[in-house]
Amino acid sequence: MHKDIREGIADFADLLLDAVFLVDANGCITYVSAACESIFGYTPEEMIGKCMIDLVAPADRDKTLQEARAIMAGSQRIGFENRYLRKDGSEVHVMWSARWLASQRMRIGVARDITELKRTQILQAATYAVSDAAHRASDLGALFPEIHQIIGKLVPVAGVAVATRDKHTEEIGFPYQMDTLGNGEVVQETLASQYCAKVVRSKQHLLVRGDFMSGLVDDVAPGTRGGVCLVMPLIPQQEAVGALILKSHAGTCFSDKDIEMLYFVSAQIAAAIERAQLKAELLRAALYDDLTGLPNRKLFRDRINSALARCLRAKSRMALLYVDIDDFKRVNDSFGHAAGDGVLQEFARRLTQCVRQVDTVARLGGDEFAVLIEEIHCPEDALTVEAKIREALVPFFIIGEHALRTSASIGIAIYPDHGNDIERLIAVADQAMYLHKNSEK
Ligand SMILES: Nc1nc2c(ncn2[C@@H]2O[C@H](COP(=O)(O)OP(=O)(O)OP(=O)(O)O)[C@@H](O)[C@H]2O)c(=O)[nH]1
Repeated sequence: MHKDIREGIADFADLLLDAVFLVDANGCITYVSAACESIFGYTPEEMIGKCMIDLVAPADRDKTLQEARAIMAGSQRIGFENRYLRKDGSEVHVMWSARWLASQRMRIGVARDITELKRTQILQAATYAVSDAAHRASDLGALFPEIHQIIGKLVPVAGVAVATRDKHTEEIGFPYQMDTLGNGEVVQETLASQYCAKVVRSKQHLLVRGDFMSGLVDDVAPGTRGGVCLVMPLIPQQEAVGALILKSHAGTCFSDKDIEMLYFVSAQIAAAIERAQLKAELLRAALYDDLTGLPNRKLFRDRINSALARCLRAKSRMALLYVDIDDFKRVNDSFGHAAGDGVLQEFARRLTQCVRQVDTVARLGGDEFAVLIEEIHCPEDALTVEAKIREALVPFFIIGEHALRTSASIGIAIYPDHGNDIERLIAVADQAMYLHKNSEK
């Protein structure tokens, strides 16, 4: 009986581009048409007698068995999708239409290779996901984990590292590294940066045997038990902004198709990174002083407001110090603007060293600086900081070949002793600073 049906369909089934299968009640393949070779990589002779489920990708086995049971219970199914492992180990996505032939006690199924279609769908989804992540992520730090997730849906990866190139210094940095176990170290940075620099220059990917952690790397084609590292260039338009390092699982490698797909997605990722970098730069320019790197007046006011809210809640004290360099104009006039810039930078550095990391030092403009000290116990604590600042200014400022002396006028306002709101506190600190300056003149 079985033989009859096989003979009946063989005449035309071998002409079909889809593969026709007959599978018995035990799940064994009893017949398959010629197209199986192009879809699964096995000849019909190699497939017949095999258990169908053994060829299914492990992750899809449960749902496939469930589907087979439904068919054998009499339902006719069209459009079931699962993945198989081809003879060469690669994955093939298959769409099925199948029914149970009760009289023959066999399933008849028609398998269509939808790998390319799936790839297009996956690429489309990844492209959308990257652009969505780029819009949602508040900064680069939030963008990188999302990129990791998106890549993980495209290709199996054991770890991801993002390398970015500094436009000015050409240095390679690693703002993101994460493996599947949650370890934040995927590559040894010194070693990996050499490969990334190569990829940034050539704009071509590199497939490296071994991993960047152990240092055992080899620029040879893959195929080792230890897995490989794929270094992809991140090119938004012309210049590479960095590189993406993808670590494969042990014993696996990335296929040419994977790499082709990753080139496409990497370009989208690169554009998202470039956009986030630009956003960060704009934000930085809006909130920080270019010369000293300190928060500017706008950010300082914001910090005061946040600190006031905290003080109100905790019923604590804080101090505002206005600090203005004395006779700064003379530095510019006598030694030039560049020397003046040098003094401002050194002044900022010394001020910053006088306070804790949680405190804020800002440049309000010109030679005017300000310090915000939170959680002081008594007004005298602010005087201690003032004394510290004066002491820090005692050593000569060595600017180029010049050794300069610098002093400053400092005004203090304490919350809540001198006022409850930002305007009042600023006014008190400013007036106190000018009082001090005038008394020195
Ligand atoms: N080099 C340099 N100079 C600056 C910068 N911003 C402002 N200045 C100069 O800083 C000087 C500030 O002068 P003044 O406000 O008179 O202050 P001063 O000379 O310290 O006088 P007093 O405050 O009364 O002690 C001006 O000469 C500005 O041109 C800057 O970014 N770099």
